[in-house]
Amino acid sequence: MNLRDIVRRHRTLLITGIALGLAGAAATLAQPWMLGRLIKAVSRDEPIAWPITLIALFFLADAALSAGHAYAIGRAGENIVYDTRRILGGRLLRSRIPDFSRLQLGDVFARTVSDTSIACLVIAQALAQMVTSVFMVAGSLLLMARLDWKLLLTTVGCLGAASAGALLLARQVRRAALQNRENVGAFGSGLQRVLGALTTVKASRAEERETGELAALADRARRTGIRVTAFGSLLNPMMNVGTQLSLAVVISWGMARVATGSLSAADLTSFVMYLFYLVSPLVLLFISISQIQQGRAAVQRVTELGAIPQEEEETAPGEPHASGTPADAPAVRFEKVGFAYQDDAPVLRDVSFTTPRRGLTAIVGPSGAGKTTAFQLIERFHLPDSGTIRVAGQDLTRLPLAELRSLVGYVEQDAPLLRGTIRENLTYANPSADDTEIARALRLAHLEDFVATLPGGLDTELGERGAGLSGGQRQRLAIARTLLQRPAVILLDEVTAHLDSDTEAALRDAITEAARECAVLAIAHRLSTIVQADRIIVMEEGRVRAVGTHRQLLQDDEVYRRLALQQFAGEEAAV
Ligand SMILES: Nc1ncnc2c1ncn2[C@@H]1O[C@H](COP(=O)(O)OP(=O)(O)OP(=O)(O)O)[C@@H](O)[C@H]1O
Repeated sequence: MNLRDIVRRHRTLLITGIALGLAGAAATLAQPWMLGRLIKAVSRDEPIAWPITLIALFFLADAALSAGHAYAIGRAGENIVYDTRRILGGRLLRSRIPDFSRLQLGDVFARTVSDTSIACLVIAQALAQMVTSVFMVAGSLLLMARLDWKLLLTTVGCLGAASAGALLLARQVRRAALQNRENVGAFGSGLQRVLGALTTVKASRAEERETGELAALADRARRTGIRVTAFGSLLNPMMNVGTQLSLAVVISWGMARVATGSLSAADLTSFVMYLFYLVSPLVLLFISISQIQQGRAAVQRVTELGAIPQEEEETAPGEPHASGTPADAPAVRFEKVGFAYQDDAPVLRDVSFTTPRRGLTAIVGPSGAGKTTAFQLIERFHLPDSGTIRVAGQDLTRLPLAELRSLVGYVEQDAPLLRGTIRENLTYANPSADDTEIARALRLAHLEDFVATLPGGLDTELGERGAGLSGGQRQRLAIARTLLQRPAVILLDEVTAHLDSDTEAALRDAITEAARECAVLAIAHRLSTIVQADRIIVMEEGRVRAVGTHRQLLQDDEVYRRLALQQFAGEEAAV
């Protein structure tokens, strides 16, 4: 994502705005000149109707052009913010999971929500302001030089010193602004972290502690914010001192020269007016420089976020992709797959297994064995460090992502629901599903009765993160969603964990039915789910230990026997 390209897209509106601003500035600059002419005409007893009409016309043109300038620039700024947010949102959604998971969500929000508007509005407005200010300053200086160059040199001397100081201040403003944006981002991250775990915070009576930590983060943002204001607020007075000094010198020396007759009163009046006209754009120029400095800090943060690597960029380049899926290929095949998160110790080592196109495969193993990681690799949330994974016979690094993810349905361990109605949640992966298909999925997931009790039925709104549903209902809704997708492979990550025995038994039937049509891989801890599997893969410490049926593994595999015995004991105790 390149902000420069985005700005370029809106150049017509920006250039129109700048052109209007420049025309307005020219109309402003003409006014003192015409006023001088008017004074001269009055003193020489010449007709004054024409100069007065021109001054009025310039005045009106100035007002209209300034309004047009502000509107065009403001509109261009909003358009640029819109494009930046749209592109940034898309890039975040298509980012690679390993890169995304390194980000702090609060900081992502700060960058996407507020930095984008600061970056774009400030850059568009301040840049346009800078162009017109430079024009006004240069025009005023030129016209002042024509009126009296000696007075101009005095003015430049006084204002020049003030301007140099203002430039130094602008640099400080930028530094402080960058820190301030970072601190605001850190506060956002902190807030997001505690609000995301609000129930845990309350249950641990940690409100006071967390409030203190949030206050500390907010205080850091406050301190850098004050630094920005402090440096920024010195800008105006510094320029005012320069103006007052030059005004005092110009008026006293100018009046003395008017008295001796070496300068006309009309020229002195015009000169003093230009002096005022010079100072305000000069101040605006420095303000816009400081705003651009602040905006640059925001641009830097937006650009950094926009540079997040994209998933699609990972597909092996130049490899022809065989369309269609070989009819007899296994649903999923791991060939000596090795994987580690970042630079940590390997989580999967030399993992090889095959699952046929139909039937239920259970994956079991102690906590941390790498089961969920294997699923994440099938979805290509991460790429294996070594080995190959094939889905429906095709190497998944060669498959376009959309195709791969339409082949694979994934029900996560703690399946989140989205905002919207039950229907929207159900058809999320297959928006074109019709009512018959929805009814079938609801029946299979044993949600029919539950939906029937809701006043709005399928169109009942769900709260954020599925509020209003129990863990088990959420899980079943996620299963129904996956069934509606009609994938070739269904991955179920401990979906029975939240369910009571009755619902679990019902869901087992749903899984068996789904397994008649496609391959179902289920990470399971409940023996009842495991026993019905056509084959069981036992994982331990990132390796496949054994593969077989329940009976075979009970006989042959020690780890499986231990897991099964523990589970029997647990399930018996629960009865
Ligand atoms: N995003 C991650 N970054 C770094 N390490 C991770 C990440 N996710 C998992 N791990 C590590 O990888 C190892 C395997 O985790 P994984 O979740 O795949 O195991 P699992 O067999 O599914 O465990 P469980 O049954 O408890 O869910 C663990 O040691 C875990 O700490």
